[in-house]
Amino acid sequence: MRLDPAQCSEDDIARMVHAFYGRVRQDERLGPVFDAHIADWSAHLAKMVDFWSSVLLGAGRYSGTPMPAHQALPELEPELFERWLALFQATTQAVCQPAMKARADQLAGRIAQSLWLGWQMANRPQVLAHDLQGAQHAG
Ligand code: HEM
Repeated sequence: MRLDPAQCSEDDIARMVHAFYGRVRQDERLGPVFDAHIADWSAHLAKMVDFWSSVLLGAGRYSGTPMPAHQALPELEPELFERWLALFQATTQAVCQPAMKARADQLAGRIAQSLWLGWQMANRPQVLAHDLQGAQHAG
């Protein structure tokens, strides 16, 4: 489902992205992770506006590859994703209309799950293999 511009404009997306990364940078756990990997914040923010415009409005300006970018971050762990999502949801609550908030939160949750699974496949394949065996034994 794509939002229409009355529910979510390019300006709304820019406001959401800038507000979110403002919070991220001040967070004691997430801030240092981003600062260790991002040299040019204005380029990162422009890329993230393009990303969210593509997924919320179908704007099609983003052509990056989030999975390898996150698989290469050694620090990732479930608590960081939970913190990321909590900050994201607090941001959308503060700055987005309800339809935009609902869709953005849903997409963020799905993408976070997929990035975490992909991270484990790249960095902890033995743990995943163990989980699968357990699932088989459990029928
Ligand atoms: C623990 C949670 C997360 C952390 C610590 C994190 C951190 C980062 C960092 C450091 C980068 C820059 C990588 C680089 O340029 O080398 C990045 C890029 C990016 N992140 Fe995340 N991220 C998280 C979750 C998410 C989620 C849930 C989404 C989507 C909803 C997302 C979307 C993106 C996108 C689209 C890029 C740009 C990738 C590219 O095309 O270069 N991230 N992230």
